[in-house]
Amino acid sequence: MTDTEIHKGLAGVVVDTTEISSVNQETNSLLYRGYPVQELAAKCSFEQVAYLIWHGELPSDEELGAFEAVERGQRELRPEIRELIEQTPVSGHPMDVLRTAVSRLGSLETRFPDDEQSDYEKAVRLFAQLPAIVAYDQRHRHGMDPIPAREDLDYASNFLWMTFGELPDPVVIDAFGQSLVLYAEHSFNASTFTARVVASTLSDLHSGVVAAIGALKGPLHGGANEAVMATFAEIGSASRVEVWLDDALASKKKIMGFGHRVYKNGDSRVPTMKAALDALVEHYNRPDVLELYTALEQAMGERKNIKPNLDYPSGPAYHLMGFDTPTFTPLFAAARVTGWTAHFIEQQAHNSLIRPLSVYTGTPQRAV
Ligand SMILES: CC(=O)SCCNC(=O)CCNC(=O)[C@H](O)C(C)(C)COP(=O)(O)OP(=O)(O)OC[C@H]1O[C@@H](n2cnc3c(N)ncnc32)[C@H](O)[C@@H]1OP(=O)(O)O
Ligand SMILES: O=C([O-])CC(=O)C(=O)O
Repeated sequence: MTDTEIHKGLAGVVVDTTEISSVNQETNSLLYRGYPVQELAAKCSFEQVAYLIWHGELPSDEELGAFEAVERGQRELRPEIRELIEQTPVSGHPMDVLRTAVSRLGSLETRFPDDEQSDYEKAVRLFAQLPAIVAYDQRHRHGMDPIPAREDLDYASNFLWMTFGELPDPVVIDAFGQSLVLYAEHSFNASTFTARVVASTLSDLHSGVVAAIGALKGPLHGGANEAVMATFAEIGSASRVEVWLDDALASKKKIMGFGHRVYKNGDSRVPTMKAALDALVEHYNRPDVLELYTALEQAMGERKNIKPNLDYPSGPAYHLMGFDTPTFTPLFAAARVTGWTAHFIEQQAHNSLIRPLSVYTGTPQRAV
């Protein structure tokens, strides 16, 4: 059957089933393997959630211990990757560094056996190594040496340790851990769908992740958390919000961190991330950040009735934690590698080549 109705951007099109997560716009909910994401963020470590996303169940204490041992044992930055970061001009975007590093890591893996177990092991290796890449890349851009990973720390604490060389207050570690849980998985979003397209050709897992990183980089998707901070910097202070916004909307600009393809009444993850941002604002005593945040949210509501998405609170939260703005989207990628790889494996387990149709609107047939 040929359906000639065009679904631009695949909006509203259901292309497959998934057991990994469900995004429900009617109930404004997000479930990972059946668990509400808000509960997972409040009660579980990122490692527990990563395990859940891959295996379908939360780990027992024993399973978690074994999983953590494997992850902690593979955190160290490989010399090839360290060199790659050092050779990249500091003017390069960290998402380019990450994409190239994952591609290089893929070339260091053996292709066979090319089965589900080996893909899972590769996914865990990526999960373990992405923080070292992201952390060292930020340090390198600021002329600093890498900091070795610490096996005695959990994932979130070690990530912060490798980036800053010190452990922040538990409020900060908790906010960071929650952001990772919230970013980990979101069904058939653009980058995950990209990974599934790559999987559907029976390509390898690293190729899927490289492609997904490319899709995430754009400001309509993951790049928005970085763009939110650029917007805040451009606006400057809460008192300038209305003038800035009217001007931006008059020139038909998209306001970064607002709107969503699925959620039209607000992103299910925002209240949890906003609470984490509130805690950071108090911890760092930065009411100015909250004032600007609130003023822009309110003005967008009044003028367009469009609500914030997860990138809106996470941008300023990462800023307050001390990450530089170009590092924000790589942080998203480090969390989402769990979802991408789970979807890659699911796609190949029930595969059908993803290949939609198009309607040709070019020059009609003619002779050469
Ligand atoms: C974690 C994530 O990846 S969440 C997404 C992060 N991305 C962003 O924050 C970028 C800014 N937001 C956007 O560009 C959009 O809201 C998207 C791409 C996320 C979703 O887009 P779509 O589902 O295609 O919505 P669509 O573009 O059809 O928007 C409907 C209307 O709202 C407007 N609109 C939607 N988002 C915004 C926005 N952020 N700023 C201004 N106007 C907006 C559109 O211009 C459109 O108006 P129109 O009907 O007058 O043309
Ligand atoms: O689902 C989407 O379209 C984008 C998003 O929020 C995500 O990937 O987290």
